[in-house]
Amino acid sequence: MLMADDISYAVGGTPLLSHVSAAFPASRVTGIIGPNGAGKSTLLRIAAGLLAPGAGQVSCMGEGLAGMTLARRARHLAYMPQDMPTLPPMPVREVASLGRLPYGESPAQALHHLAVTQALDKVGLTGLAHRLANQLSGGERARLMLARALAMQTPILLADEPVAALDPAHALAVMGVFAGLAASGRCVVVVLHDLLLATRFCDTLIMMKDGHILHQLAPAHLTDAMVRQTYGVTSRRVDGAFVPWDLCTTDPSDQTR
Ligand SMILES: Nc1ncnc2c1ncn2[C@@H]1O[C@H](COP(=O)(O)OP(=O)(O)OP(=O)(O)O)[C@@H](O)[C@H]1O
Repeated sequence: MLMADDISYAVGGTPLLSHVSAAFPASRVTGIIGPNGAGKSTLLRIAAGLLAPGAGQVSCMGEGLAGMTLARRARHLAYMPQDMPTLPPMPVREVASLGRLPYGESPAQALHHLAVTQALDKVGLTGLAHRLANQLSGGERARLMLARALAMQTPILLADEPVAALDPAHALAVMGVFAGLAASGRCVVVVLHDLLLATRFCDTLIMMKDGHILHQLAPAHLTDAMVRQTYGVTSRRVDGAFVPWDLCTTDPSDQTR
């Protein structure tokens, strides 16, 4: 669905990504994981067409992303940024309805579109639809940005740390939404720091470090050695999901360390 082919990207002579190739298929949730500064957001922004790679190319459903008009790109691909923009004093529903504008809908049409209702429902914001967006809490704002992206109903959704500000219940719900989108044939790519959610909900993991991809694999094939190599922490598999074990125990004699 979305392919990054031999991407390199540098700023001021400093390479941020070096020869990165990745395939993001339909019907899958692909998780991009790795330590701070690994290049995850840079890769996602290049995959979204927001940054032009220094070398390599991105193709979107068989078409070069660089050659697509902005409007066409916006009908194929939705992007949720890591940094929350300052939201205007506009009702929540109106902000979410901005996701419909790539379809050429007038703001009034967009506001009443079913996709907006469904998107707000998916992120649990139906009850806050008439509140002003600038009054929302951090987690609520993150869910609104996700609702705006969901309202676009694109075949591809790219989300940069969408659950970082969410409480456990909403994080679980949002990961469930991603799984549902993939089950309906969509391509979902999500940057995550939560190893537990990544290994539980993603179909494929891309592990990055220092601007390189170290591993691309199914969570079932992730090993403690890979986690240690990538993050420098000990981990443990619990019911199929990986938990950074150094966060769970202070006992230096713990046999699992
Ligand atoms: N415009 C820029 N100029 C200089 N360095 C940059 C620029 N943008 C990103 N970087 C650096 O590139 C590296 C990768 O950044 P990126 O945001 O892709 O990391 P990340 O893996 O998403 O990290 P995090 O988990 O902290 O969000 C970082 O070391 C960052 O400081």
